[in-house]
Amino acid sequence: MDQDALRVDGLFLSRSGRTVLSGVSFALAPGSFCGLIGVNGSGKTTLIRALLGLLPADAGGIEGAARGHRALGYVPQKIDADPYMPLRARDVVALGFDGHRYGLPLPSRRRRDRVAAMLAAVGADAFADRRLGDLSGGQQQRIFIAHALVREPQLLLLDEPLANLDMPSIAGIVSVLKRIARESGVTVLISSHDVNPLVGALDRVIYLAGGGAVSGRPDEVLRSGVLSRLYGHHIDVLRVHGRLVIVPAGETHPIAPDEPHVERLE
Ligand SMILES: Nc1ncnc2c1ncn2[C@@H]1O[C@H](COP(=O)(O)OP(=O)(O)OP(=O)(O)O)[C@@H](O)[C@H]1O
Repeated sequence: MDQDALRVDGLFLSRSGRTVLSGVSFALAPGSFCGLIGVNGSGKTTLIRALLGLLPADAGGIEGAARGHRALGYVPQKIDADPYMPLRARDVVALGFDGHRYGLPLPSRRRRDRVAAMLAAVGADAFADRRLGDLSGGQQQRIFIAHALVREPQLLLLDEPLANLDMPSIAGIVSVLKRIARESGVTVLISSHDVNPLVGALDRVIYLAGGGAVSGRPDEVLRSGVLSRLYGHHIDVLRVHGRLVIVPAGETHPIAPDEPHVERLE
């Protein structure tokens, strides 16, 4: 059995004296495509920042690829690209090698080839020579993913990369990430408040709520019983016309669980 790409054991973390994560544990297999799912404020960004080593844990451990800085690729939640920045998309990817240094790096042949391979991997060949600021949100997101991958990380962390994208762009990004995980063996951890765009593609779900987490295959985790235990009160997981809806029972909601087109996932 392969070693885990990432293992988090009993992680506790507080911000400004308030506990955000309390006893979060999960493990990710190499080359798996994993979703970190939770509502706004459930602690997804906090957990990702802890994995990056940017926030110290109060207790618990993080082991695996996350230990080595170069082994991690990261796409932050919000990148405001200056529309007038005179950089081509291709240059932004090349900055992934050593963007922390001043001035543009001189690309060696090997680096140029690697940048070209990453642009192809994210499906960005057609717009690689356009200015970053002229690209759509979905095209920019592909460039930021290529940027994060260029140094060949073992673990790629993406914080809500699907927010503000339209449905075709979301589907495109999800299939790019799934392929990168499968073909390059990179473990991909993507956070999202909505499981629906991801659920069919994910190998694993880590669901955050109330400071805790459950993890497993999507069909194991996204169930009324499992999420009710995590939240500490009754939760309905409903499938409505193919979409999952996660709703606390008794909450005013337009979906009646006993309608014929509604399936409750026990
Ligand atoms: N610097 C901070 N100081 C105090 N509390 C914070 C700080 N950063 C985050 N928090 C709190 O920690 C909790 C988790 O926030 P976090 O940003 O990790 O959630 P999230 O799941 O990523 O949410 P979103 O989807 O809205 O980004 C929230 O209650 C938030 O208010």
